[in-house]
Amino acid sequence: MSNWIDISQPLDEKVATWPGDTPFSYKVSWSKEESGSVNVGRIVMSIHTGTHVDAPFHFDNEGKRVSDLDLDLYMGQARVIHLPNPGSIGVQELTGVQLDGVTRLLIRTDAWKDRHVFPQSIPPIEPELAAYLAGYGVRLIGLDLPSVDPLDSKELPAHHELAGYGIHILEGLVLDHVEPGDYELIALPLPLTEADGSPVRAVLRR
Ligand SMILES: Nc1ccccc1C(=O)C[C@H](N)C(=O)O
Ligand SMILES: [Zn+2]
Ligand SMILES: [Zn+2]
Repeated sequence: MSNWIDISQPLDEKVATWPGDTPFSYKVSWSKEESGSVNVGRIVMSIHTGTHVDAPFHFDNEGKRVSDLDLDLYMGQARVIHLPNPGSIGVQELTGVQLDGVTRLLIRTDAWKDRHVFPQSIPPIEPELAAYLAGYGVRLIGLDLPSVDPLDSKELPAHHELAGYGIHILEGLVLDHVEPGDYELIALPLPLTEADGSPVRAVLRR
């Protein structure tokens, strides 16, 4: 039996999409009957649907594209912590949480209750947290939420502050079934040369 825990959102027409963004669609565009040999599918989706990484180009025209991202960030030891339904996620919420030696930090908030409906509001990351996490050597932050900033934010202060401290962002994880602790993470972006982010298949192993 596989001991990998899937922490990715299934991608089908039920997946929640950022309001106004491209709905997810998978279609067989050329059926076995039509082609005489194979079913050939196509997907249409926003890069920010489901479980995905943000490349800095998402919020900074000069920022790195997906193909410039360091793959080491998305594979290796990760710590999962549980902060149930916080108002926001800042230094105060993390006091008492052991972060020594943590490179990849995944935060389970349980705040996105019905993943088939886009949330009305989410607990945002406080921008001040970026410097605090960087002080421990954190290089990747992952959340069970569709953004690290308030959903109506235009300035995206947490995205920018995290990027400024070299901390990369993984969004839309499913962590409801994951106990806090240390795991091996794999959440590789696709080799999308110019993109502002990428869907990932995120998995954990104890
Ligand atoms: N899909 C969108 C459509 C319109 C405006 C923003 C978005 C986002 O996804 C941004 C979000 N701040 C994000 O965390 O990636
Ligand atoms: Zn995103
Ligand atoms: Zn984002």
